[in-house]
Amino acid sequence: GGVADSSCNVGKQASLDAEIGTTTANDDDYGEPTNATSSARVLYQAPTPARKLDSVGGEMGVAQTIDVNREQEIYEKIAEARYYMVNEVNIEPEYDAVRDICKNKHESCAFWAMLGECEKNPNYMKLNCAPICQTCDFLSIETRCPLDPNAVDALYPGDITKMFNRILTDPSIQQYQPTIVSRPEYAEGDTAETANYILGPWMVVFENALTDEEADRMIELGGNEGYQRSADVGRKLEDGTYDKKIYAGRTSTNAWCQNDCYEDPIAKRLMQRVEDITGVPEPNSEWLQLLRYEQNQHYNRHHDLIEYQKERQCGVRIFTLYFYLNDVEEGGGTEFPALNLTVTPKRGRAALWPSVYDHDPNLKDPRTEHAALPVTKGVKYGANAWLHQRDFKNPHREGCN
Ligand SMILES: O=C(O)CCC(=O)C(=O)O
Ligand SMILES: [Fe+2]
Repeated sequence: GGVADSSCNVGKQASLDAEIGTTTANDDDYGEPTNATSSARVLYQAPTPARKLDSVGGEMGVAQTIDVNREQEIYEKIAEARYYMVNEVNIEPEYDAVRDICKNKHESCAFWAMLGECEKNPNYMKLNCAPICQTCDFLSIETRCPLDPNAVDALYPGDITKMFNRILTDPSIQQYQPTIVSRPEYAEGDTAETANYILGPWMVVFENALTDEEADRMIELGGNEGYQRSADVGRKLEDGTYDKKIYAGRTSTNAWCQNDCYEDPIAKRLMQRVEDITGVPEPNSEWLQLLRYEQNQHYNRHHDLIEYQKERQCGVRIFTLYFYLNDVEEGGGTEFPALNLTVTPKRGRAALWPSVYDHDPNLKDPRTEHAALPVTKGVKYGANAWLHQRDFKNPHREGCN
Protein backbone atom coordinates (compact mmCIF):
# COMPACT_ATOMS: atom_id res chain seq x y z
CA GLY A 1 0.00 0.00 0.00
CA GLY A 2 1.02 3.60 -0.48
CA VAL A 3 0.57 6.57 1.72
CA ALA A 4 -1.98 9.31 1.40
CA ASP A 5 -0.62 12.14 -0.67
CA SER A 6 0.21 15.11 1.43
CA SER A 7 -0.65 18.53 0.05
CA CYS A 8 3.11 19.15 0.18
CA ASN A 9 3.71 19.85 -3.48
CA VAL A 10 0.37 21.29 -4.46
CA GLY A 11 0.56 24.59 -6.30
CA LYS A 12 4.31 24.74 -6.59
CA GLN A 13 4.51 24.59 -10.35
CA ALA A 14 1.67 27.05 -10.72
CA SER A 15 3.45 29.61 -8.61
CA LEU A 16 6.73 29.15 -10.48
CA ASP A 17 4.99 29.59 -13.81
CA ALA A 18 3.27 32.66 -12.50
CA GLU A 19 6.54 34.24 -11.44
CA ILE A 20 7.72 34.96 -14.92
CA GLY A 21 4.68 37.12 -15.62
CA THR A 22 5.89 39.47 -12.91
CA THR A 23 9.27 39.94 -14.57
CA THR A 24 9.26 43.59 -15.47
CA ALA A 25 11.73 45.93 -17.04
CA ASN A 26 11.79 49.53 -18.11
CA ASP A 27 11.43 50.21 -21.82
CA ASP A 28 14.25 52.74 -22.07
CA ASP A 29 16.62 51.46 -19.51
CA TYR A 30 16.87 47.68 -19.26
CA GLY A 31 18.42 47.86 -15.83
CA GLU A 32 15.54 49.28 -13.81
CA PRO A 33 12.44 47.18 -13.18
CA THR A 34 9.17 49.10 -13.07
CA ASN A 35 5.60 48.14 -12.38
CA ALA A 36 4.89 48.20 -16.09
CA THR A 37 3.07 45.14 -17.32
CA SER A 38 5.50 44.26 -20.11
CA SER A 39 7.60 41.22 -19.29
CA ALA A 40 11.25 40.94 -20.23
CA ARG A 41 10.25 38.45 -22.90
CA VAL A 42 7.82 40.85 -24.52
CA LEU A 43 10.32 43.65 -24.20
CA TYR A 44 12.96 41.53 -25.86
CA GLN A 45 10.87 41.04 -29.00
CA ALA A 46 10.83 44.76 -29.75
CA PRO A 47 12.10 46.86 -31.35
CA THR A 48 14.78 44.73 -33.04
CA PRO A 49 13.99 41.19 -34.22
CA ALA A 50 15.81 38.43 -32.40
CA ARG A 51 18.76 36.64 -33.83
CA LYS A 52 18.84 33.00 -32.80
CA LEU A 53 22.19 31.26 -32.72
CA ASP A 54 21.59 27.62 -31.94
CA SER A 55 25.13 27.02 -30.92
CA VAL A 56 25.23 29.59 -28.12
CA GLY A 57 24.94 27.98 -24.72
CA GLY A 58 23.21 24.85 -26.05
CA GLU A 59 25.45 22.60 -23.96
CA MET A 60 23.84 24.14 -20.84
CA GLY A 61 20.27 23.44 -21.89
CA VAL A 62 18.16 25.49 -24.28
CA ALA A 63 20.27 27.49 -26.77
CA GLN A 64 20.10 31.17 -25.91
CA THR A 65 18.63 33.83 -28.12
CA ILE A 66 20.84 36.85 -28.61
CA ASP A 67 19.42 40.35 -28.62
CA VAL A 68 21.54 42.18 -31.16
CA ASN A 69 21.39 45.39 -29.10
CA ARG A 70 22.86 43.71 -26.03
CA GLU A 71 24.92 41.09 -27.81
CA GLN A 72 28.16 41.70 -25.95
CA GLU A 73 26.64 41.58 -22.48
CA ILE A 74 24.69 38.40 -23.22
CA TYR A 75 27.79 36.66 -24.59
CA GLU A 76 29.61 37.64 -21.42
CA LYS A 77 26.88 36.09 -19.27
CA ILE A 78 27.05 32.87 -21.26
CA ALA A 79 30.85 32.79 -21.03
CA GLU A 80 30.70 33.24 -17.24
CA ALA A 81 28.12 30.45 -16.98
CA ARG A 82 30.30 28.15 -19.07
CA TYR A 83 33.25 28.83 -16.82
CA TYR A 84 31.08 28.03 -13.76
CA MET A 85 29.79 24.78 -15.28
CA VAL A 86 33.19 23.54 -16.48
CA ASN A 87 35.31 24.56 -13.51
CA GLU A 88 32.87 24.11 -10.65
CA VAL A 89 29.73 22.07 -11.31
CA ASN A 90 31.42 19.43 -13.46
CA ILE A 91 34.24 18.94 -10.97
CA GLU A 92 33.10 19.49 -7.39
CA PRO A 93 31.47 16.51 -5.63
CA GLU A 94 28.88 18.74 -3.94
CA TYR A 95 27.18 19.02 -7.36
CA ASP A 96 26.91 15.25 -7.93
CA ALA A 97 23.14 15.21 -7.41
CA VAL A 98 22.33 18.18 -9.64
CA ARG A 99 24.99 18.11 -12.40
CA ASP A 100 22.81 16.34 -14.96
CA ILE A 101 19.70 18.41 -14.32
CA CYS A 102 21.31 21.84 -14.17
CA LYS A 103 20.07 23.33 -17.46
CA ASN A 104 18.81 26.63 -18.81
CA LYS A 105 15.19 25.84 -19.53
CA HIS A 106 14.32 28.98 -21.44
CA GLU A 107 15.91 30.65 -24.47
CA SER A 108 15.88 34.03 -22.70
CA CYS A 109 17.77 32.94 -19.56
CA ALA A 110 20.94 34.80 -20.53
CA PHE A 111 19.01 37.90 -21.55
CA TRP A 112 17.10 37.94 -18.26
CA ALA A 113 20.27 37.31 -16.24
CA MET A 114 21.88 40.27 -18.01
CA LEU A 115 18.92 42.38 -16.79
CA GLY A 116 19.58 41.29 -13.21
CA GLU A 117 16.61 38.94 -13.01
CA CYS A 118 18.56 36.26 -11.08
CA GLU A 119 18.40 38.65 -8.13
CA LYS A 120 15.06 40.31 -8.87
CA ASN A 121 13.06 37.16 -9.61
CA PRO A 122 15.07 34.46 -7.85
CA ASN A 123 12.29 31.89 -7.34
CA TYR A 124 11.84 31.40 -11.06
CA MET A 125 15.36 32.14 -12.26
CA LYS A 126 17.33 29.99 -9.81
CA LEU A 127 15.33 26.93 -10.85
CA ASN A 128 14.81 27.53 -14.55
CA CYS A 129 18.01 29.38 -15.47
CA ALA A 130 20.33 27.69 -12.98
CA PRO A 131 23.54 27.61 -15.11
CA ILE A 132 23.26 31.30 -16.04
CA CYS A 133 22.41 32.32 -12.46
CA GLN A 134 25.11 29.93 -11.19
CA THR A 135 22.66 28.31 -8.80
CA CYS A 136 22.88 24.60 -9.66
CA ASP A 137 22.99 23.83 -5.94
CA PHE A 138 19.48 25.31 -5.68
CA LEU A 139 18.09 22.39 -7.70
CA SER A 140 18.28 19.99 -4.81
CA ILE A 141 15.52 20.38 -2.27
CA GLU A 142 17.98 19.78 0.57
CA THR A 143 19.86 22.94 -0.45
CA ARG A 144 16.82 24.97 -1.39
CA CYS A 145 14.93 24.09 1.77
CA PRO A 146 17.55 23.60 4.49
CA LEU A 147 16.48 22.20 7.85
CA ASP A 148 16.51 24.71 10.68
CA PRO A 149 18.79 23.26 13.38
CA ASN A 150 16.86 25.25 16.00
CA ALA A 151 13.41 24.04 14.94
CA VAL A 152 11.44 22.49 17.81
CA ASP A 153 9.54 19.22 17.41
CA ALA A 154 5.95 18.91 18.60
CA LEU A 155 6.71 15.53 20.19
CA TYR A 156 9.63 14.19 22.19
CA PRO A 157 9.72 10.70 23.78
CA GLY A 158 6.91 10.25 26.28
CA ASP A 159 4.80 13.14 25.00
CA ILE A 160 2.14 10.95 23.38
CA THR A 161 1.23 9.41 26.72
CA LYS A 162 1.13 12.86 28.31
CA MET A 163 -1.11 14.13 25.54
CA PHE A 164 -3.66 11.31 25.77
CA ASN A 165 -3.75 11.56 29.57
CA ARG A 166 -4.51 15.27 29.17
CA ILE A 167 -7.29 14.49 26.69
CA LEU A 168 -8.87 12.10 29.19
CA THR A 169 -8.66 14.48 32.15
CA ASP A 170 -8.65 18.13 30.99
CA PRO A 171 -12.15 19.53 31.71
CA SER A 172 -12.16 21.68 28.57
CA ILE A 173 -11.89 18.60 26.35
CA GLN A 174 -14.66 16.48 27.92
CA GLN A 175 -17.35 18.27 25.85
CA TYR A 176 -16.06 16.29 22.85
CA GLN A 177 -16.74 13.03 24.74
CA PRO A 178 -13.48 11.14 24.37
CA THR A 179 -13.54 7.38 24.92
CA ILE A 180 -10.42 5.33 24.99
CA VAL A 181 -10.39 2.44 22.51
CA SER A 182 -6.74 1.46 22.83
CA ARG A 183 -3.92 2.28 25.23
CA PRO A 184 -0.49 0.80 25.97
CA GLU A 185 -1.30 -0.31 29.53
CA TYR A 186 -4.32 -0.83 31.71
CA ALA A 187 -5.41 2.23 33.64
CA GLU A 188 -5.18 1.91 37.41
CA GLY A 189 -7.81 -0.49 38.70
CA ASP A 190 -8.56 -2.02 35.29
CA THR A 191 -7.95 -5.64 34.43
CA ALA A 192 -8.26 -7.75 31.29
CA GLU A 193 -11.77 -8.66 32.45
CA THR A 194 -13.05 -5.19 33.26
CA ALA A 195 -11.34 -2.99 30.66
CA ASN A 196 -13.43 -2.03 27.63
CA TYR A 197 -10.43 -1.10 25.52
CA ILE A 198 -7.60 -3.02 23.91
CA LEU A 199 -3.91 -2.92 24.71
CA GLY A 200 -2.07 -1.25 21.83
CA PRO A 201 -1.09 2.21 20.68
CA TRP A 202 -2.97 5.17 22.16
CA MET A 203 -6.26 5.74 20.37
CA VAL A 204 -9.33 7.78 21.30
CA VAL A 205 -12.73 8.19 19.65
CA PHE A 206 -14.65 11.43 20.27
CA GLU A 207 -18.41 11.00 20.05
CA ASN A 208 -19.07 14.73 19.82
CA ALA A 209 -16.09 16.27 18.05
CA LEU A 210 -18.23 18.61 15.96
CA THR A 211 -21.84 19.71 15.79
CA ASP A 212 -24.25 18.74 13.01
CA GLU A 213 -24.07 22.31 11.67
CA GLU A 214 -20.27 22.19 11.61
CA ALA A 215 -20.25 18.82 9.86
CA ASP A 216 -22.75 20.00 7.23
CA ARG A 217 -20.75 23.17 6.64
CA MET A 218 -17.50 21.21 6.11
CA ILE A 219 -19.23 19.04 3.49
CA GLU A 220 -20.51 22.17 1.80
CA LEU A 221 -17.05 23.79 1.86
CA GLY A 222 -15.60 20.69 0.20
CA GLY A 223 -18.17 21.06 -2.56
CA ASN A 224 -17.24 24.72 -2.99
CA GLU A 225 -13.52 23.90 -3.33
CA GLY A 226 -14.35 20.98 -5.65
CA TYR A 227 -13.85 17.27 -4.97
CA GLN A 228 -11.19 15.69 -7.18
CA ARG A 229 -9.85 12.15 -7.43
CA SER A 230 -7.66 11.41 -4.40
CA ALA A 231 -3.96 10.70 -4.96
CA ASP A 232 -1.09 8.97 -3.20
CA VAL A 233 2.60 9.80 -3.06
CA GLY A 234 4.19 8.86 -6.38
CA ARG A 235 7.70 8.91 -7.85
CA LYS A 236 10.59 11.02 -6.65
CA LEU A 237 11.31 13.81 -9.14
CA GLU A 238 14.64 15.27 -10.24
CA ASP A 239 14.53 18.16 -7.79
CA GLY A 240 13.77 15.94 -4.79
CA THR A 241 10.03 16.61 -4.65
CA TYR A 242 7.47 13.83 -5.22
CA ASP A 243 4.88 13.23 -7.86
CA LYS A 244 1.30 12.34 -7.11
CA LYS A 245 -0.18 9.09 -8.29
CA ILE A 246 -3.74 7.96 -8.82
CA TYR A 247 -4.32 4.27 -8.12
CA ALA A 248 -7.11 1.77 -7.85
CA GLY A 249 -6.48 1.28 -4.13
CA ARG A 250 -7.75 4.77 -3.34
CA THR A 251 -10.89 5.66 -5.22
CA SER A 252 -12.37 8.55 -3.23
CA THR A 253 -12.41 12.19 -4.24
CA ASN A 254 -11.21 14.99 -1.98
CA ALA A 255 -10.82 18.75 -1.64
CA TRP A 256 -8.25 20.68 0.42
CA CYS A 257 -9.51 23.28 2.86
CA GLN A 258 -7.26 26.03 1.51
CA ASN A 259 -8.06 29.53 0.26
CA ASP A 260 -11.76 30.39 0.82
CA CYS A 261 -12.36 27.27 2.90
CA TYR A 262 -9.44 28.09 5.18
CA GLU A 263 -10.90 31.56 5.81
CA ASP A 264 -14.36 30.19 6.66
CA PRO A 265 -15.26 30.85 10.32
CA ILE A 266 -16.46 27.29 10.91
CA ALA A 267 -13.38 25.74 9.30
CA LYS A 268 -11.21 28.09 11.38
CA ARG A 269 -13.05 27.01 14.52
CA LEU A 270 -12.44 23.37 13.64
CA MET A 271 -8.72 23.93 13.02
CA GLN A 272 -8.53 25.68 16.40
CA ARG A 273 -10.25 22.69 18.00
CA VAL A 274 -7.66 20.35 16.50
CA GLU A 275 -4.98 22.44 18.21
CA ASP A 276 -6.94 22.59 21.51
CA ILE A 277 -7.43 18.82 21.62
CA THR A 278 -3.94 17.76 20.58
CA GLY A 279 -1.82 20.68 21.76
CA VAL A 280 -0.03 20.60 18.38
CA PRO A 281 0.30 24.15 16.97
CA GLU A 282 -2.02 24.96 14.07
CA PRO A 283 0.79 25.67 11.55
CA ASN A 284 1.95 22.05 12.03
CA SER A 285 -1.30 20.86 10.51
CA GLU A 286 -1.87 20.25 6.84
CA TRP A 287 -4.89 21.96 5.37
CA LEU A 288 -7.93 19.82 6.23
CA GLN A 289 -8.48 17.18 3.58
CA LEU A 290 -12.21 16.87 2.87
CA LEU A 291 -13.12 13.41 1.58
CA ARG A 292 -16.09 12.04 -0.31
CA TYR A 293 -16.69 8.32 -0.96
CA GLU A 294 -19.48 7.17 -3.20
CA GLN A 295 -20.80 3.64 -3.25
CA ASN A 296 -17.97 1.05 -3.53
CA GLN A 297 -15.27 3.69 -3.10
CA HIS A 298 -12.59 2.86 -0.56
CA TYR A 299 -8.97 3.28 0.50
CA ASN A 300 -6.84 0.15 0.84
CA ARG A 301 -4.77 -0.63 3.91
CA HIS A 302 -2.07 2.02 4.31
CA HIS A 303 -0.21 4.12 6.83
CA ASP A 304 -0.47 7.90 7.01
CA LEU A 305 3.22 8.46 7.78
CA ILE A 306 5.30 9.62 4.78
CA GLU A 307 8.88 8.47 5.33
CA TYR A 308 10.68 11.10 3.23
CA GLN A 309 9.17 13.90 5.28
CA LYS A 310 11.49 12.94 8.13
CA GLU A 311 14.18 14.85 6.19
CA ARG A 312 11.93 17.78 5.32
CA GLN A 313 11.17 20.98 7.19
CA CYS A 314 7.69 19.76 8.21
CA GLY A 315 8.91 16.47 9.71
CA VAL A 316 6.74 13.35 9.69
CA ARG A 317 3.02 13.14 10.34
CA ILE A 318 2.62 12.38 14.03
CA PHE A 319 -1.19 12.23 14.42
CA THR A 320 -4.30 11.82 12.38
CA LEU A 321 -7.53 13.32 13.69
CA TYR A 322 -10.20 11.96 11.37
CA PHE A 323 -13.69 13.50 11.44
CA TYR A 324 -16.81 11.67 10.25
CA LEU A 325 -19.07 14.28 8.68
CA ASN A 326 -22.22 12.25 7.95
CA ASP A 327 -24.09 9.09 8.82
CA VAL A 328 -23.35 6.42 6.24
CA GLU A 329 -26.17 4.08 5.32
CA GLU A 330 -23.90 1.03 5.15
CA GLY A 331 -20.17 0.31 5.15
CA GLY A 332 -17.39 2.90 5.07
CA GLY A 333 -15.84 2.07 8.44
CA THR A 334 -12.19 2.78 9.22
CA GLU A 335 -10.55 -0.57 9.88
CA PHE A 336 -7.37 -1.03 11.91
CA PRO A 337 -6.43 -4.63 11.09
CA ALA A 338 -3.58 -4.93 13.61
CA LEU A 339 -5.92 -3.81 16.39
CA ASN A 340 -8.88 -5.86 15.23
CA LEU A 341 -10.86 -2.63 15.41
CA THR A 342 -13.21 -0.78 13.05
CA VAL A 343 -14.53 2.72 13.73
CA THR A 344 -18.04 3.14 12.34
CA PRO A 345 -18.85 6.44 10.62
CA LYS A 346 -21.30 8.70 12.48
CA ARG A 347 -21.84 12.39 12.02
CA GLY A 348 -19.89 14.28 14.71
CA ARG A 349 -17.56 11.41 15.58
CA ALA A 350 -13.77 11.64 15.27
CA ALA A 351 -10.87 9.25 15.82
CA LEU A 352 -7.41 10.27 16.95
CA TRP A 353 -4.39 8.02 16.52
CA PRO A 354 -0.62 8.46 16.40
CA SER A 355 1.46 7.52 13.37
CA VAL A 356 4.61 7.22 15.47
CA TYR A 357 5.84 5.47 18.60
CA ASP A 358 5.76 7.24 21.94
CA HIS A 359 9.34 6.18 22.70
CA ASP A 360 10.56 7.52 19.32
CA PRO A 361 8.12 10.04 17.79
CA ASN A 362 9.95 10.10 14.44
CA LEU A 363 9.58 6.36 13.93
CA LYS A 364 6.52 4.84 12.23
CA ASP A 365 4.26 2.78 14.47
CA PRO A 366 2.98 0.12 12.03
CA ARG A 367 0.14 -0.86 14.37
CA THR A 368 -1.91 2.14 13.20
CA GLU A 369 -2.15 0.96 9.61
CA HIS A 370 -5.75 1.29 8.49
CA ALA A 371 -8.17 1.11 5.58
CA ALA A 372 -11.35 2.91 4.60
CA LEU A 373 -13.74 0.04 3.92
CA PRO A 374 -15.95 0.36 0.85
CA VAL A 375 -19.18 2.27 1.26
CA THR A 376 -21.80 -0.34 0.41
CA LYS A 377 -24.82 1.97 0.54
CA GLY A 378 -25.03 5.76 0.44
CA VAL A 379 -22.23 8.34 0.50
CA LYS A 380 -19.54 8.98 3.10
CA TYR A 381 -17.95 12.32 3.95
CA GLY A 382 -14.91 12.70 6.20
CA ALA A 383 -12.06 15.06 6.97
CA ASN A 384 -8.41 14.37 7.72
CA ALA A 385 -6.36 16.60 9.99
CA TRP A 386 -2.76 15.47 9.57
CA LEU A 387 -0.42 16.89 12.17
CA HIS A 388 3.35 17.14 11.71
CA GLN A 389 6.35 17.33 13.97
CA ARG A 390 7.08 20.88 12.78
CA ASP A 391 5.59 23.79 10.84
CA PHE A 392 3.92 22.50 7.69
CA LYS A 393 2.12 25.53 6.29
CA ASN A 394 4.96 28.03 5.90
CA PRO A 395 7.45 25.64 4.23
CA HIS A 396 4.63 24.54 1.94
CA ARG A 397 4.16 28.11 0.74
CA GLU A 398 7.87 28.23 -0.14
CA GLY A 399 7.65 25.04 -2.22
CA CYS A 400 9.47 23.08 0.48
CA ASN A 401 8.30 19.93 2.37
O1 LIG B 1 -12.01 7.49 5.27
C1 LIG B 1 -11.51 6.89 6.21
O2 LIG B 1 -12.19 6.26 7.02
C2 LIG B 1 -10.02 6.93 6.41
C3 LIG B 1 -9.32 7.72 5.36
C4 LIG B 1 -7.84 7.58 5.43
O3 LIG B 1 -7.31 6.72 6.05
C5 LIG B 1 -6.98 8.55 4.74
O4 LIG B 1 -7.49 9.39 3.99
O5 LIG B 1 -5.75 8.51 4.95
FE1 LIG C 1 -5.21 7.15 6.34
